[in-house]
Amino acid sequence: MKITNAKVIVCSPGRNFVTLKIYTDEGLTGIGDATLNGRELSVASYLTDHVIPCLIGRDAHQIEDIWQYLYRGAYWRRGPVTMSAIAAVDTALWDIKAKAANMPLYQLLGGRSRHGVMVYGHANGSDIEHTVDEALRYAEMGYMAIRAQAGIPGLKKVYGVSKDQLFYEPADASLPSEHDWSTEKYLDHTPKLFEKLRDKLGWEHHLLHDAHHRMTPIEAGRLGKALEPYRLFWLEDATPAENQEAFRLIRQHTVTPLAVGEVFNTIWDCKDLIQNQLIDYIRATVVHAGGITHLRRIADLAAMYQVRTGCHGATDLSPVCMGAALHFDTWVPNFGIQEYMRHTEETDAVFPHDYHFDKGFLYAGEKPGHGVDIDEKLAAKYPYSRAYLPVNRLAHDGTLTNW
Ligand SMILES: O=C(O)C(=O)C[C@H](O)[C@H](O)CO
Ligand SMILES: [Mg+2]
Repeated sequence: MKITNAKVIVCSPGRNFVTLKIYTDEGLTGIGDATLNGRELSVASYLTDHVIPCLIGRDAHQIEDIWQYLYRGAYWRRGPVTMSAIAAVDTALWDIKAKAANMPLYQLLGGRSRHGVMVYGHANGSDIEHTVDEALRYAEMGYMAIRAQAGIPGLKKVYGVSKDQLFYEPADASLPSEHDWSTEKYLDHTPKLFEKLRDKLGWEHHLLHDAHHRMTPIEAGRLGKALEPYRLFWLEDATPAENQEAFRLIRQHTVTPLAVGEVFNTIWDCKDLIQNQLIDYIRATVVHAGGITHLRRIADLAAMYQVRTGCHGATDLSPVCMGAALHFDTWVPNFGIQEYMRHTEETDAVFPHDYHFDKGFLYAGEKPGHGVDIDEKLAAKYPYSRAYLPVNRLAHDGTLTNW
């Protein structure tokens, strides 16, 4: 089956998405997500200008060979732009292969390992009370696992605190908006949030928290220790992971489980973390980590060290990525949890899909392929609109810090 054409579709139904569509001489098509939040057009160009010309005429079934061709062939390996572009090709080709086999994608990966995919939702509040109310609402909706983030007194804008009820959209302006930050205030406030959550919610639900790369390792150790009484499912992105060794220090101080990896692109970003058992959950996902083909390698390495998966699933990962991730999650033996930040109705209409939510689980559909399509006519009504992620400055002196 030959690849005859491929094109990139950039649209903005509420937020920007980049989608690759591949055509074959047998009439089958497949799509892959290539969205890189705040840097969308770089991946669109990488695909259009540098990848698509190399795809035409290749055998669509040779997914592994095409992956290696694009990874090794570029010479310039890794990085979010390259790996998101490769991921889009890989996802579209798995979609085509599964359609050709007339099977849902999870069947091709090795079949079903569980009845559904446990997901966590996002309870975001301007203060502790508001977050607790939101968490109770998520419990009411049937979620078994809830991520909790709260505004911090004295700080104007904090990661994870949203104006919307079900959506959180950090890419909020045509130039980066500025947030302020104080680790001292955060470290004082966060344990109080989880104390209140356990008090009001009880102990049946999993609780998660995202520190969004803001602490030093020793500060993260202190927070992990302070949160131990509230039995978190995980503390995410406690410290930046460019230096993978940094996690050793956190581990020496706390038994709160650690998750990291939404910004990882390859197995090399998490190799030391996994092999030294410095983390408990790996958060890499389809679109930013080289597609199903590469994510599977990461998961297999992780399985050897009892590290489980917890794929990133924020709104900037399109329903195409979510669909593919759910097939992956349905199969992967060392599954942990899947993030589920709901998309807006506009987004869902542009990307018709057959996955659905029921009582705390998402279920991949049974349609051949990954089960997600793009309505191109509707997509054309939402042109690209430049949007950046925020930057973050220390509240006391304005130093640029991690967002
Ligand atoms: O979903 C999460 O855990 C995030 O941290 C969301 C990220 O900030 C978002 O995907 C950045 O584009
Ligand atoms: Mg995160």
